[in-house]
Amino acid sequence: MSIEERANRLIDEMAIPKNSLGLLEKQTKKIFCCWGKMQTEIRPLHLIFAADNGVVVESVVKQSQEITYLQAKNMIAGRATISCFCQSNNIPYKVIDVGIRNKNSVGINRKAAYGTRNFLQEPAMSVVEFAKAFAAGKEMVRTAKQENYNLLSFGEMGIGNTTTSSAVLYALTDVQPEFIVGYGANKKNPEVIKRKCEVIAKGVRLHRDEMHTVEDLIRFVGGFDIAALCGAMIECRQQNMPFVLDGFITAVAFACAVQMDASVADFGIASHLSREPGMFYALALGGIESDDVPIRADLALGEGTGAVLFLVMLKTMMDAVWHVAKMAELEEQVGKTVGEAL
Ligand SMILES: O=C(O)c1ccc[n+]([C@@H]2O[C@H](COP(=O)([O-])O)[C@@H](O)[C@H]2O)c1
Ligand SMILES: Cc1cc2nc[nH]c2cc1C
Repeated sequence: MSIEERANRLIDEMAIPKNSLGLLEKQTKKIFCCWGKMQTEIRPLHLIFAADNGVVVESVVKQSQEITYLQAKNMIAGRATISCFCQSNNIPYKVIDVGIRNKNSVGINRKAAYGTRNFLQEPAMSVVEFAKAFAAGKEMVRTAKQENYNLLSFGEMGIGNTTTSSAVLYALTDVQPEFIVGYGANKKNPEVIKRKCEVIAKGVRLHRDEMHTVEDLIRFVGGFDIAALCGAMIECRQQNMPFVLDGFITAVAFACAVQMDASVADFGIASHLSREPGMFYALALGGIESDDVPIRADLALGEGTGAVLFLVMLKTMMDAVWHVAKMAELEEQVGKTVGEAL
């Protein structure tokens, strides 16, 4: 029997009305297929890639760039939302510094540089810097596999990264920035949207003739976090490791990874529909329909918060799949409890 048949049988035999656990059933079957074997438990690890973005000097965000460093430190100290979400649910996590603009590193040091350059002036990163961040993502997944984790979730931290993600998505799809750009970490302010759209349109126009591959798009107008996430997702495919996406930035990285290797699409699981308007397009490019997105909670924090929430649901579901009685047993008992009925 194929793994798909075994997964279908296990879940379809549960003592529940047919398909009443909806998306949880669908995604659990997907996880078994990614593993290529039946396993009885989810052993999750959450990975957060943190980096700074040179384009912040163009007033695309009101928050200070320093928050990337400070918030990454909060994550390590257990005082960021993501650390609380992980700790409440006994989910281990790692912070990987792939380019925070500070002489100190936070968490695992894989700095490709001290932040990217401003893409309105020059390419955001060099070929070598891209390769470093991409390789760091891949390395973290290989290590996770060696450490016996079997489901990953991804998050990021980087002031300015909704601008870089929107720029990559615009360059990838030609969907106009006005349809993609959101407030990011800013308060609702139409001026910010206008400025972000101008910067993205100008940046992509400036580099358009030199951007030929998906790698080029990330290199010219993206960020180290996107490069690392993209590398990590590609490695997940190599390692038979399913992964849970978070918000807009991880969805753009996923869209890039799927363009590089179409089979990566089979390994990504959506968690929530970010408030950023581009989320819908990024997921669509990765082959994910909005009906396959379980959480709609108006989240726009990042860090992997939505991903970890869905991870908890998947872990819970996996326990149920293996422990719930079988429908056949239930049916066999029907009629035998007549004497006990009131
Ligand atoms: O994940 C999302 O969909 C998301 C949406 C809005 C903001 N964020 C987070 O906020 C930061 C980026 O916002 P901004 O305005 O600085 O581009 C970055 O640290 C992200 O983790 C994340
Ligand atoms: C406080 C703060 C926390 C964040 N977490 C992810 N992005 C963030 C942006 C800000 C500004």
